[in-house]
Amino acid sequence: MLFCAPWRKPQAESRSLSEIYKPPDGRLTKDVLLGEGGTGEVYKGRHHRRGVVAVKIANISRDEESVMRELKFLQQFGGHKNIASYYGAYYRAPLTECSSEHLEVRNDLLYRVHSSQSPLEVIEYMTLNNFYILQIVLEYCGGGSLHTLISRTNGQSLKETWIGYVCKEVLKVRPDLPLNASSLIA
Ligand SMILES: Nc1ncnc2c1ncn2[C@@H]1O[C@H](COP(=O)(O)OP(=O)(O)OP(=O)(O)O)[C@@H](O)[C@H]1O
Repeated sequence: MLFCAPWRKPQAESRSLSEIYKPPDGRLTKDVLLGEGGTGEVYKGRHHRRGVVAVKIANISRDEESVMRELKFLQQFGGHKNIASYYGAYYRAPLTECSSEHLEVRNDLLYRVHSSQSPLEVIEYMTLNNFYILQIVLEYCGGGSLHTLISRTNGQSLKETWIGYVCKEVLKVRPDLPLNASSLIA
């Protein structure tokens, strides 16, 4: 029997997204967890052409708007020397635990199954277009984050010259901001 999930999105909107992003099909592998941000977990990984990369796992069905905002930013500024390069994105359906349910893909359809029964009983299905994860592939920045740098000061703050350097470099990304940033970085 077919059910409609509460988070099901209109077909037209979702279809256009899955046309843009393709499944990784072995081109991307995930390794150790690097950290977690607002969009999701970030892993060190390997891309078939780029080599070592950072892979951000973003659940579109949880917060599509912020994922799309981040992608738009990366596409626009990923080429800047102070922003991790954006190498692309792949989509995949969650195959394991998700919202305490077991999900499985068969013939491009996503099924919800009773994991306690064998063989697995199919109780619900929906198209992949309505429920997927985006794997955002970025340049791997091995030097660590600003947070790591600050935590190494043992409760002290960064030196003023360092703070000045970081602010100057951040402002270089968007010199068009209404802070008159171009005069600050001169
Ligand atoms: N390109 C990268 N290379 C190496 N590590 C990364 C990379 N991007 C993110 N990380 C690691 O993953 C963590 C989470 O990153 P993410 O960009 O998701 O969130 P954030 O910038 O920390 O916070 P927010 O989501 O609120 O902007 C970072 O703190 C960092 O440790």
